[in-house]
Amino acid sequence: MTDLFEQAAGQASYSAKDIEVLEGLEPVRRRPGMYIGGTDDAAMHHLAAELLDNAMDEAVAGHASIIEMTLAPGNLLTVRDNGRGIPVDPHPKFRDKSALEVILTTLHSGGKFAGKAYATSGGLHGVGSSVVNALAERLEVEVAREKTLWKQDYARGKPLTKLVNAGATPNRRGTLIRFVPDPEIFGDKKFSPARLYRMCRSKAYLFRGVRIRWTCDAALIAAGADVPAQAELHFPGGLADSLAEELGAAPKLVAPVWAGQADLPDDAGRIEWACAWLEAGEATLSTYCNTIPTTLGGTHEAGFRAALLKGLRGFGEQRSNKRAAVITAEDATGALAAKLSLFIRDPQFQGQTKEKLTSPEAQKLTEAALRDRFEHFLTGDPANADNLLAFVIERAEERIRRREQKDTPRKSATRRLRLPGKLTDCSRESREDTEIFLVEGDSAGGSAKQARNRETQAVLPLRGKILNVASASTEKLRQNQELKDLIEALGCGVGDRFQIDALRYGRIIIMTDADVDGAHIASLLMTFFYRELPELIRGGHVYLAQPPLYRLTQGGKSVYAMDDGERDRLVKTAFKANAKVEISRFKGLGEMPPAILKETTMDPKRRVLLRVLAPPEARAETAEIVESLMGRKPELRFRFIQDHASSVQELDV
Ligand SMILES: Nc1ncnc2c1ncn2[C@@H]1O[C@H](COP(=O)(O)OP(=O)(O)OP(=O)(O)O)[C@@H](O)[C@H]1O
Repeated sequence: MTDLFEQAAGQASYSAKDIEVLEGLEPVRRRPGMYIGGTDDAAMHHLAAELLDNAMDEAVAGHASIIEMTLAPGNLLTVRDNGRGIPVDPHPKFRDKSALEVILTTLHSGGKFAGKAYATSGGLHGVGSSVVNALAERLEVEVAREKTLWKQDYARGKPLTKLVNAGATPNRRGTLIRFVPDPEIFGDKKFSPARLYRMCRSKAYLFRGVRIRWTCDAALIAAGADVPAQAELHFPGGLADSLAEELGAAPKLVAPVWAGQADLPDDAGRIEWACAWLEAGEATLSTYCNTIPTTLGGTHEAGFRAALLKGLRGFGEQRSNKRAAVITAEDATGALAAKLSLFIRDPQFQGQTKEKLTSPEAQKLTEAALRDRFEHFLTGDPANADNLLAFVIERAEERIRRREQKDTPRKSATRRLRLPGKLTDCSRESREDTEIFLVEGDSAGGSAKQARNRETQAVLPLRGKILNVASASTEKLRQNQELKDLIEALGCGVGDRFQIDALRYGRIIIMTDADVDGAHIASLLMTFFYRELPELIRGGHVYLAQPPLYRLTQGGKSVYAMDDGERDRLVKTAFKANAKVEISRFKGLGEMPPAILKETTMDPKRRVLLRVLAPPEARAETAEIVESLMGRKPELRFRFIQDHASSVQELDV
């Protein structure tokens, strides 16, 4: 046996010369993912967020009151504030460079480490501006300080000019940065006006002392951008206003909104919150620290949940309601729409994208600040608080009941229901381990029926293209026979009558042909679930089957390929090199022999399914994509196609 520690051939060439030390901004361009989380759309928008965060820090520190964001054609974005202006004097350590140039060209340079120039800032790593600069094809900076205007231009992180004194500017102050993200890094992705506008709005809600002026060039509006050309965003009502906007007119609430703000003890910072318990609808919790959206939550969120839980339990004790002891944090916050914004000194986040707050003290600070206030809110309005407590206890008891009945048969539900005639149901009664295949048309339905496991797999054939729910009225939707059948077969109802416990199958599997029409039908169905039954997606019940498009055979051996790429790869790798490989293309599931459909697509032991997810942290992006692809505005679709056409590799026409 060979010794694993024996020197392998070629290993000797691995030496000091292989170890690189990247200089200046080179690491950012080589590994953008580490700084902005990737090179996708979200990452490119992160560049805008970095600049907006810096301007917000200047505002929260009390030095700026106005921020402007301007989007122009050519993916040119400008962020400007009327703060102190980035310092331009020579830096004491790098005498030949201004502080401005050091900030824009050196990682980990900044004024937010010591907490002298800023108290509770979102910036802390000293990398944001230099990362934007490194990943910008070009960047211009203008700083107005002490009535003088300074300018400097950069390309891909390197200065093109010296910092120049551009003359007197008696009435101007602050920083302006204008840049174009580098196509070498981001391809031809373009800033989404809607996304930037949303970013500005949510920032303005987080700090009452700022006015954010938004401008979107007329050409972008004409091309379908769904934002105002100009807006001044200023929300004196803070998070309470933001929550009210999110809830819309006349929301059905269990108790009045609980909102407020408070300074933390010992000058530790500030906290603001707004909470509404919904009778029905989607629970949402958005948290922020120093105006940074912490989409993955973190310690402040944990403190918030603990405060609500303990507050409710405490109130239960006061009311001698023993049932309150079973409440968990999940019960207390599961039907909650809430916003929480914390400002603290020296926060710690996970990574530069700052999606999660990790400062340990934030948990205690939040819990301590909110718990008593919450109990106070409850005891101050006992009638509504009793309602809320009863509502949460009911959720808790239902959770316990569900757990106890986890595997109860669904027979009773079936009896009550009128099942659609074309459903071929499975014989097992429990929801666990059963699944329903939604297939395209009767002939595919026929194959699927023969290929299925009768005990656990049900089949519902749908006729042709279902209604596009993203552009249909609710009335039309209610009347649509295919959708009615689908909802009846699922058993869980929809809208106000939705009841997850009545869902008749554990898995809902969309099984359409592996071609353009099939993809369209699958998109329509996913849109339907996303819009009308989002709980099923959230609960991980919705899947896409992955039927093959090709069968490749040589001698007695067959393999299957999902697309042209896989076909070409398998032809080269799966067979003997010299003999001919037979390739057949399945016209559709209906033409596929049942045995093959079973083997490749339906048999739980051998198939591959894709689970359909809509992660809460990407809620806005998912909504935007669904709206642009499936919504009522063809111009958004046109724009999406223009934006993404270059990433399409094979167009099936
Ligand atoms: N708009 C601005 N006004 C005034 N000073 C600014 C502005 N933008 C940046 N600065 C200064 O430049 C420094 C570096 O900014 P940079 O964005 O690189 O990092 P940061 O904000 O300190 O931290 P992070 O990397 O976490 O964002 C800041 O700390 C601040 O001193």
